[in-house]
Amino acid sequence: MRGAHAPRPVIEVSGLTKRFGEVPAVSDVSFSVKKGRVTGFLGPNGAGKSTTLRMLLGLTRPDAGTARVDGRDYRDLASPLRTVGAVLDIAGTHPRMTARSHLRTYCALAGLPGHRVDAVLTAVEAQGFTDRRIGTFSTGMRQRLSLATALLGDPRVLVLDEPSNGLDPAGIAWLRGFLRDFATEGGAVLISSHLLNDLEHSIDDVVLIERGRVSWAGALVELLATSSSLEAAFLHLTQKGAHR
Ligand SMILES: Nc1ncnc2c1ncn2[C@@H]1O[C@H](COP(=O)(O)OP(=O)(O)OP(=O)(O)O)[C@@H](O)[C@H]1O
Repeated sequence: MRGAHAPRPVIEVSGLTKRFGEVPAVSDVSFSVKKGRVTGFLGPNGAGKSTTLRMLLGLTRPDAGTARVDGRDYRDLASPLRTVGAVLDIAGTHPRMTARSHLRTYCALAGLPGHRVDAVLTAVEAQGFTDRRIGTFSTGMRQRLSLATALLGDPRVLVLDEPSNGLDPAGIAWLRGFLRDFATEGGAVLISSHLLNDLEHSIDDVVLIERGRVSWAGALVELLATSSSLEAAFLHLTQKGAHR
């Protein structure tokens, strides 16, 4: 829905820019993420996805531009963990802890209610490995634990950096269903990946990023109207050097 009565996007990124020395990692990036939608943030390795997400989450300071959730910088949110759940590559977990003890500790440190631990273990269907040590986990179990941690604050927004990395087809299918349900219940999801076709069946909107710049943003159906697949669309846009 567009126009004067369109609801404000949950995430609004505007003119975001970051250089690391000579490397222009993110250049004037703008896009939005809407409630009830899963938005794929897609581009090849080194395109600037993680840097953008880190700026959105207040972990890296932008040189210019803004990244807002519910109209505020992440650092200015009244209850950031209850607003945004994030799964980044940096999830620090102790290998000797169990999934349950990790979640209990995180809850206590973050001041979140302890009853959320069972709720998130159920939500990510982790009942089978709840009391196993994290050091023995497969990639899929680790990813589910990261997602469970992000859900502890019962947020309405999820930001996931490459969550399908290392997941087998069953794990990817499960994640797809989980994100779909989260969005259907009114949540907003921003999910990054360098594997363009992995997400083709999981997302509603697409933001394509390449060499730090957004090359296309809009509804997936619009993009696929002119291409046979997300990958084909991306290659076509890359060759054309199209911007929108
Ligand atoms: N802390 C840093 N110091 C220097 N350069 C950095 C730093 N972080 C990222 N870069 C560079 O910025 C560019 C964008 O990196 P970024 O990690 O954001 O890309 P990405 O799209 O997330 O890639 P990938 O899919 O491989 O995770 C790359 O050239 C990267 O080498």
